[in-house]
Amino acid sequence: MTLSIRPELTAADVISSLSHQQQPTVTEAEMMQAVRTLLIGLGENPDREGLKDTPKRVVKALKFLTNGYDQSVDELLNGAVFTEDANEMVLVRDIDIFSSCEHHILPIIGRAHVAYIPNGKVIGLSKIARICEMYARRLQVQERLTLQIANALQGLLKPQGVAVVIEATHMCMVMRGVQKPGSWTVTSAMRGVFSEDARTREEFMNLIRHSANFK
Ligand SMILES: Nc1nc2c(ncn2[C@@H]2O[C@H](COP(=O)(O)OP(=O)(O)OP(=O)(O)O)[C@@H](O)[C@H]2O)c(=O)[nH]1
Ligand SMILES: [Zn+2]
Repeated sequence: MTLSIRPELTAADVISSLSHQQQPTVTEAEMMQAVRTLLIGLGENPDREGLKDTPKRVVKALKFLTNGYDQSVDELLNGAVFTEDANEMVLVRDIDIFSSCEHHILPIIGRAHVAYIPNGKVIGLSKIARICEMYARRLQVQERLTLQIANALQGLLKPQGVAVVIEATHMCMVMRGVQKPGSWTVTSAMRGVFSEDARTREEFMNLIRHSANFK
């Protein structure tokens, strides 16, 4: 791809117009140096024993928490879409979500509930959790995370419908800022019959509320 850089644009404009894959590379050493600078800015001595490896650890941790950028749906799916004559709701509930908010790079912790009604194709159940994981391991807002999961399933399976609900608490609202420890946010994305038919949506909502009998 050729990138034409217009002189009136700042470097930040250019960088924000690039997708993640197209961004200029930054070395790990530069990332570690940035963490070291942060520590100094916080009034710490980055050379004291407890902190001397912290830049390395922070970079490693942040890379892990955002490793969803390096994955694609095709890759994680590994072909696990099967032709099946099923047309009743499939729901995977209580999928743990550990994401990071893009505003503060602080944790978003919660659970996702994902349902679909097949239309000739089913997906390996673990792949639903893997799709959630892939999008969660990026810098996110909860709304976009919810939509991305719904859109991925819609695109892959062309099902009769998809429903995604995420319930999560944001550490940027709990530990800092407005400091509301009890607050949690619910987001949903409904596609196809879940959006068009109130009874189907209600069945889904009831199923994500009841407790499992085997627990
Ligand atoms: N819509 C949405 N907002 C989020 C999410 N994660 C964090 N936020 C919010 O993003 C907003 C950022 O607001 P700003 O005023 O720019 O930042 P701030 O000064 O740190 O805001 P406060 O948290 O109110 O102190 C805050 O209201 C956060 O609660 C998310 O997943 N979705
Ligand atoms: Zn935040």
